[in-house]
Amino acid sequence: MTLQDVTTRGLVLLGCGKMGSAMLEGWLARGVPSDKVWVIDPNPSDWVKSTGVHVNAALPRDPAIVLIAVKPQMMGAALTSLQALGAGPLYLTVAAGTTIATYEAALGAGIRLVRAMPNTPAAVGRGITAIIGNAHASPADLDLAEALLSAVGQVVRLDHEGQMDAVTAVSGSGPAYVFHLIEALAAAGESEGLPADLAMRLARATVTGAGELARLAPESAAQLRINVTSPGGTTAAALAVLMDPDSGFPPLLRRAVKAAADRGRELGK
Ligand SMILES: NC(=O)C1=CN([C@@H]2O[C@H](COP(=O)(O)OP(=O)(O)OC[C@H]3O[C@@H](n4cnc5c(N)ncnc54)[C@H](OP(=O)(O)O)[C@@H]3O)[C@@H](O)[C@H]2O)C=CC1
Ligand SMILES: O=C(O)[C@@H]1CCC=N1
Repeated sequence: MTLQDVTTRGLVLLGCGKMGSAMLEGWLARGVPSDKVWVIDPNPSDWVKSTGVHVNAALPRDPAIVLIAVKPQMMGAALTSLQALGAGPLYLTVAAGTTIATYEAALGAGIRLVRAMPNTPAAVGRGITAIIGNAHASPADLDLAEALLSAVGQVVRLDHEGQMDAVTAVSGSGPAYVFHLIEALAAAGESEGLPADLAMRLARATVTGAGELARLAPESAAQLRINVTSPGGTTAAALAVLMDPDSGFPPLLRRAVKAAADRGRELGK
């Protein structure tokens, strides 16, 4: 199966909330025809309804791909609505926690399934998605999933499903940590006397500018940090706080990432 099959036979998107919409936005922007996409969602947004995709319409008989993007807590009911499709399509799921075994139990042990963990920068073509197939997913199925997901960013393949909760905690949830960094940096600027709108503008441009530099520059992140840090200067004073081994970023992020990974494992039970 190829990307051409997707645009001929169609793509079903089950659940079109924040993540489903981010991916759909990316695909439509990159030329996937809207009349080849079928969205099922109890409360489709005005944006989804405006895109020209089929919304809560009868499904195609033989879709190439079914993308599952509902919350893990809703998965039981959602999978029931897919049982009629049987082992025909390639299933691609982005749900956190939910294991391959759960889908096989609900949809049939013989299904072809790719479990993926994307992130919301997919909406602007800057996502990163990790994928792992089940035993029945062929190399061509993985290639197809990768081709589809590459339309909205980078794709990495995992060695085993056990890595997925850590991936979820780093890159799936990670954008939220960065957005919170923007919020916290702006709030700190306000505490130092800046007006709120100026502080937010500085924080947002700094994080996005640093992100773009990290993407384009050949240097490591550590070297880019050193480049900002004049000896005895202001950055060194701040980094003494942020790099404190007991109270700085490293132990804080370790705790945060562990909490996310633990929650993924809990959702998978
Ligand atoms: N948001 C993110 O950054 C990421 C999310 N994910 C995964 O993506 C999935 C969706 O997350 P997210 O988009 O944030 O959540 P949302 O709640 O925004 O989206 C889920 C959508 O599914 C709908 N829905 C609920 N039940 C059904 C059903 N039975 N059939 C079809 N649609 C249904 C919901 O409708 P209603 O709101 O009315 O219940 C909602 O619109 C989750 O499994 C999450 O783990 C993965 C990576 C990143
Ligand atoms: O918060 C969540 O559970 C989902 C998974 C990764 C990002 N959002």
